[in-house]
Amino acid sequence: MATAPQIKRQAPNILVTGTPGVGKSTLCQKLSETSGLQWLEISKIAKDYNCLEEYDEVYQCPILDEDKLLDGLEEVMCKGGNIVDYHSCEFFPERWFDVVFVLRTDNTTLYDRLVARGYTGKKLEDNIDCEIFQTILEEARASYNVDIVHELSSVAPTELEDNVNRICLWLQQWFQDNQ
Ligand SMILES: Nc1ncnc2c1ncn2[C@@H]1O[C@H](COP(=O)(O)OP(=O)(O)O)[C@@H](O)[C@H]1O
Repeated sequence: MATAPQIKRQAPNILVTGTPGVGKSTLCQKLSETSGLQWLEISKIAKDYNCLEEYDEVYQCPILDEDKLLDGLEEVMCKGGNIVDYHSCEFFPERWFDVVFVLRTDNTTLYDRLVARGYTGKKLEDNIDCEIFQTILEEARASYNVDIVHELSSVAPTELEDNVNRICLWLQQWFQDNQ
């Protein structure tokens, strides 16, 4: 039986994920400025689209209405040219992404960044555990073709530039391959 033809994207969609505090927003902002791709900060968009439900007292954050968010993003994701920034990745459709970058830090660095952000108690401990057990990396590997999932160290300021350059090289290659 014939399958519906896939509509080709004009530009790729990139997913940047990792534990809160690993440096996703910092990287995505710089990458967006350098590449011209649109930065979609999911936590902010969820607020703007009214996709936040009741408050989770234990984790001190609102619960995301995933279906509503995905419906709202479908059109823009089908067009392509987006950098999606979120601390989880399993609920996005696999077909949305051409490549997935998982940012990583060491635990001391992450601890200091999260304390500076005001995280304490269970929220702080759970996020440190999340990085120790490489939960988001495993989630990405389980949700996407492992060949498109890349781990990037995000500890030192010089790594920020290295990571932007590396992703820009990947982008160049994508445009060459998809002309
Ligand atoms: N490569 C890096 N080197 C040093 N500090 C960084 C780096 N990337 C991010 N940071 C710092 O870490 C903190 C958390 O970064 P942020 O981008 O907000 O993380 P996330 O979006 O993953 O929660 C910020 O203070 C930021 O300046």
